[in-house]
Amino acid sequence: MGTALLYDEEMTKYKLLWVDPACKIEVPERLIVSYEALVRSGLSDRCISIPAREASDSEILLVHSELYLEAVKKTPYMTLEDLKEFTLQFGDVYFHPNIYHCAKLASGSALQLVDSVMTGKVRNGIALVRPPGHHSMHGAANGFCVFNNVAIAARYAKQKYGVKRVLIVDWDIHHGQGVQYCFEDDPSVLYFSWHRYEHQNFWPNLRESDYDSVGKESGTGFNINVPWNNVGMENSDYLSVFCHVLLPVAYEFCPDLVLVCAGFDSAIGDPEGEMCATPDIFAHLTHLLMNLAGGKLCAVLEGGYNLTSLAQSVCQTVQTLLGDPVPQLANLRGPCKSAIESLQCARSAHRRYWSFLKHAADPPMTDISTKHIKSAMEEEEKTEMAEEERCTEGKVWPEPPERLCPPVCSASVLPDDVVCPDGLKPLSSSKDLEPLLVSKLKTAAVDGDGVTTFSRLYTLVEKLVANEIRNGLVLVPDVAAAMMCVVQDLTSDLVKRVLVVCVGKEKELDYVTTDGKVLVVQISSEDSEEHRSKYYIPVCLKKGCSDTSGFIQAVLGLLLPLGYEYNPDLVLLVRMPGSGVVDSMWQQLIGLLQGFAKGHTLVLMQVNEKACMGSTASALLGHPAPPLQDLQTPFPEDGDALERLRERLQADWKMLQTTS
Ligand SMILES: CC(O)(O)NCCCCN
Ligand SMILES: [Zn+2]
Repeated sequence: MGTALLYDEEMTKYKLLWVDPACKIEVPERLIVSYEALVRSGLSDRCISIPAREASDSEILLVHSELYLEAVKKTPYMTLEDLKEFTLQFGDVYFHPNIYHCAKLASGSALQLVDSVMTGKVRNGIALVRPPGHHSMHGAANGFCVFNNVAIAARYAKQKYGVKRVLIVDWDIHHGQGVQYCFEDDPSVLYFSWHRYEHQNFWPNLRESDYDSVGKESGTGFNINVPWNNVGMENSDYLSVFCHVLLPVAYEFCPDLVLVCAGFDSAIGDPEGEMCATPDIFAHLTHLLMNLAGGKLCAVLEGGYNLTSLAQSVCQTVQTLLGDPVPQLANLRGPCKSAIESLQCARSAHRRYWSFLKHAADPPMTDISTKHIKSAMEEEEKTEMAEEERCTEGKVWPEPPERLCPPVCSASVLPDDVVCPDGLKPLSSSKDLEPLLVSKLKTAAVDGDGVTTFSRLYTLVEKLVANEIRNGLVLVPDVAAAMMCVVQDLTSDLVKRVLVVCVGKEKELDYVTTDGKVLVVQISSEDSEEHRSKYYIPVCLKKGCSDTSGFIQAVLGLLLPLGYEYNPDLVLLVRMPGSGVVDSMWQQLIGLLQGFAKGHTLVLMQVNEKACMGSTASALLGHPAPPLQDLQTPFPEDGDALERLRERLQADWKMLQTTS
């Protein structure tokens, strides 16, 4: 299934008609440069174009009051003076004779997107709209927003399609207070937002934007705020919050639909955000959400005011929605101190509501939520941090790397008598191995056809590294031997870093590097004290890999942060026989691991597990993994052990930090 793209140039036909410094950045060119970048890059042609439409009164009234709607209805007939007058009652927003029409198109576009996804016409999609929506409230326009496009879409999805749980992820750099107010008492809509806050000193300066606003009444726990109290946040900070706050809760919530308030003012160069995350971060943020809700994801444009980073960020998002490989993120140095404090506060505020956060640490000693700190700190900071260090609009950043789709998506190396699953391309050629290696294999008691398998395995690794193939599946007689072979011999000169993810344990891995060429993360039911080195990380699950709750927690809170920091060139996913891993979990794991090494994942399985080849192939081909149904509360021992493991390893692996 494809990716929907909604865009209508009519939404460029309104602008600020008077002087207002707060609003001058919200210009029609925002939409034009975004759409033109998609056209120029060829991405728009690969999308399914869906027409915009006007939202009806009843749809707008799902969120807004009749009084407000009736008032806005009058604006097309107002004089310039009336428009100015009308605007004065709201904050940081402007009206225009055509903005009511555009606001209906913006909301209607979001609804068209929901229809396309919910009816299965497309898998996911994006609506490029203005005016944005997430600040507008029941009876008021605010922050360039007139109707709350995403809030209306959430209510609409529930009403029309009986959607039970909607996850709204707001990665715009401003707090979407309009969305928060709409759903704070509603347990069927989980709202997550990060936003520039600076201890309530940044617009909209609301006390309720802080991390301790967790929702109310039956919606308690279903509102998650992560305040950024400093500018200059980087890719590490964003990924840490996804891995340690949003994703654990999102997987436990198990949404039927994901809506994204896709604001790109959180990207580097934006005058509002003053952050330093690069546009390719949105490739990863999108990717990390794409295995939720069976891939049903609707992104709706909110903010984004640096026309260069906006256009690049939109392209990165769309390219991931289309299923292209995600770019490698280099030198992630782990979250900064301020981000860790915010992360820790959000986790501790929610640990009583989400079993996946149950073992989160107490909040940091310094209560970071009060204003007075800011003024004191600001004085000291102003002196310390020289002007040019701050991420100002003058900041420059490299163009995002090209994300080339290999000619072959998924290749397979199977014994001759095994039927190749649909979609996989059997690897034909196999180059002869060096005689030295053949003799080595022979000594390893690998029989004749084993050598053939290994030579084809070698060819497969070569093609992965050459980006001729995206990923591959190999069935071998002895998966442990094959793993050793790949790790020791096949990759020595082909790749710099190999991430080995070992699911289940048949025996001790007797091969661990200390030079960092290989990072092994083994998830199994047994603990192993020895080998405790930076590059061999055994994760012990009390009930083993069949415990999906423990497994997904280890993946999100440990494997993902480690993988991002390690930044491998190849991922080797080894399924030990008898691991007991559940199929949906196995597919989720393959899906998530595609975020590393440009998607170069090599799956090694034993021939006697060929029954799971179908689901493995499906995940390798990029089909969304099935949701992890009714996750149990993870075993306390496992949650505890994971926290302890993180604490022990965070000295070596900064991305594991969750406490200051
Ligand atoms: C959509 C949005 O979140 O980017 N609007 C920002 C309004 C800022 C007003 N000072
Ligand atoms: Zn914004």
